[in-house]
Amino acid sequence: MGVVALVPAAGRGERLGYGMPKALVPVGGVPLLVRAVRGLFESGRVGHVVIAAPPADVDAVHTVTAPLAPAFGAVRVLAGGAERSDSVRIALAHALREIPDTTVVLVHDAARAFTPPHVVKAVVDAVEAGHEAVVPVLPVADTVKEVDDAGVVTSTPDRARLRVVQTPQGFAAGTLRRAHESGLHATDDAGLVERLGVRVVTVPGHQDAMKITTPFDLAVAEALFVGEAR
Ligand SMILES: Nc1ccn([C@@H]2O[C@H](COP(=O)(O)OP(=O)(O)OP(=O)(O)O)[C@@H](O)[C@H]2O)c(=O)n1
Ligand SMILES: C[C@](O)(CO)[C@H](O)COP(=O)(O)O
Repeated sequence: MGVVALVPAAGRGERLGYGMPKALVPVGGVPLLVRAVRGLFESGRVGHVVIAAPPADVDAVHTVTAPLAPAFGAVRVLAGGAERSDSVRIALAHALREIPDTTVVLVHDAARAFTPPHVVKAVVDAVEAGHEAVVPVLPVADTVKEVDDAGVVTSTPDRARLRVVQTPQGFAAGTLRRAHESGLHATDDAGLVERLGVRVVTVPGHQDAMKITTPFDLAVAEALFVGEAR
């Protein structure tokens, strides 16, 4: 199987303010990162996971995630970089250098710890069907305004054409390599690929794939998932 998932997990979690790197914050006693990696493997479509971890926590992260790998795969843990994009670039370079036959690469935030495995599978299936770049999306529930530096509204985009973008984002391995070698900047990997002129297609995301960013998000996750009642 040539599917490798890169998991940027090296963020400090400043907006969460929990006093430890966000990836290690427990929900129901299980760290967010462990939940994210478990979901990737449970999709049945991921063989290897490469984690970009907080530099001080590489060994601890390896200890808790290595046992999650299937017999045919493995978890590798590296020190992440200063920005999310640096962490992805470090993990991608490792995957392309060290993991033979990497054909499909997913990039999945540790912070999207509750992403259902069927979303992971849908992204991989779409890349394997021939799409170079695939993102899971949700419709936008609120009206969105564009504003200028003074906070004055300059436009109201047509909501019907807007989508909220989640992870995992899936790519043909060579396409993601070109994107990260381009020197361009974007807030997600698909944004880089788009700037190369590559067509990015969408598949349905899921509300459970929300990014845990603030204390409110964590409270929602605890309410929804502790006890795994759903
Ligand atoms: N230098 C960084 C920054 C972020 N990430 C990862 O990128 C994902 C999305 O980032 P975000 O949710 O913004 O996490 P943080 O950067 O930790 O959040 P904050 O900005 O509040 O510190 C997370 O899984 C985070 O660990 C990373 O690997 N390396
Ligand atoms: C990749 C991402 O999760 C897609 O929505 C998002 O862009 C990450 O943003 P962050 O500001 O680095 O958390």
